[in-house]
Amino acid sequence: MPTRTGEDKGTSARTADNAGASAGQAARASAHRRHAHSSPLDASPDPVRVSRVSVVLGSAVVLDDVSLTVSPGESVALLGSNGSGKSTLVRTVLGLVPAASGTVQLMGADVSRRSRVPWDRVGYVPQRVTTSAGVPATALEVVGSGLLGPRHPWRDRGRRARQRAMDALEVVGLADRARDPVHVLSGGQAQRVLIARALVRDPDLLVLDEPLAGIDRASRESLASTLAALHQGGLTLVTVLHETGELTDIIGRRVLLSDGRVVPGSDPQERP
Ligand SMILES: Nc1ncnc2c1ncn2[C@@H]1O[C@H](COP(=O)(O)OP(=O)(O)OP(=O)(O)O)[C@@H](O)[C@H]1O
Repeated sequence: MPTRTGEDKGTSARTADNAGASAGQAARASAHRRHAHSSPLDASPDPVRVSRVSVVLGSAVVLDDVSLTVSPGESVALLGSNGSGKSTLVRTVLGLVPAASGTVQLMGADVSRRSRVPWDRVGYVPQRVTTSAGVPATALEVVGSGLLGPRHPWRDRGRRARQRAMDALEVVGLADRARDPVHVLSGGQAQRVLIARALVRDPDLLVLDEPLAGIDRASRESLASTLAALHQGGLTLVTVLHETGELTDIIGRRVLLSDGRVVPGSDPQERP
């Protein structure tokens, strides 16, 4: 992680303010989101429905008969020790890892039928990857890359795409760093850029894999306020964590995994 400079720390303090100030913006974004995505046929399906899923990787059973339902507007933490299967579970939810048995529905669609899933309603912040020094992409470009995709490739080019990327950077308090290359940002700032990238399509569900890992306390607190504002605005959250830490106040439900299974009794809403 890059050494934090005095300037970084100043930015972080401003960012914390920005994150607090973004609550109204997040609420407005959410109202827009609900309006944009609702239709008479939209029965608000559960964002996540995992039913009796097992996953085998190599010769190992990594998930064993796991069920998990996340309702609209919930904030669920997936907890458990190293290797318990948390990342595999979210990757399975997102269709990145195939289930050997059981079913996975994302926003009401069978995730194994990828073209049916409304991907623009789902944001994903993977476990942190370090960008190698010298990557020339700016924060704005990284966030804007969240708009690329096979669907409607013509729709969000040019000025409108830039504006959407800027709006997402503003939500995470980094509009003033938009033109900085990502490799000069601190670890916490880089993490916020990845969150902005996941938010740029204005999703209903945000899946985060250890968003607080490896970043300092000020950045963790700032990230927590950003996520709290978004959650208050109606965003459903599924967050992989080792400890709830700064996110404790926005976690509505904890699900504990151990050896690829949900620990019996750990999830009050467990159902097959
Ligand atoms: N591609 C793979 N092939 C074989 N085994 C794998 C593969 N990916 C993950 N595993 C194994 O699956 C188990 C669960 O891994 P996973 O990354 O889901 O755990 P985790 O709970 O997210 O761990 P951590 O807290 O360390 O990130 C581990 O034992 C891991 O070694």
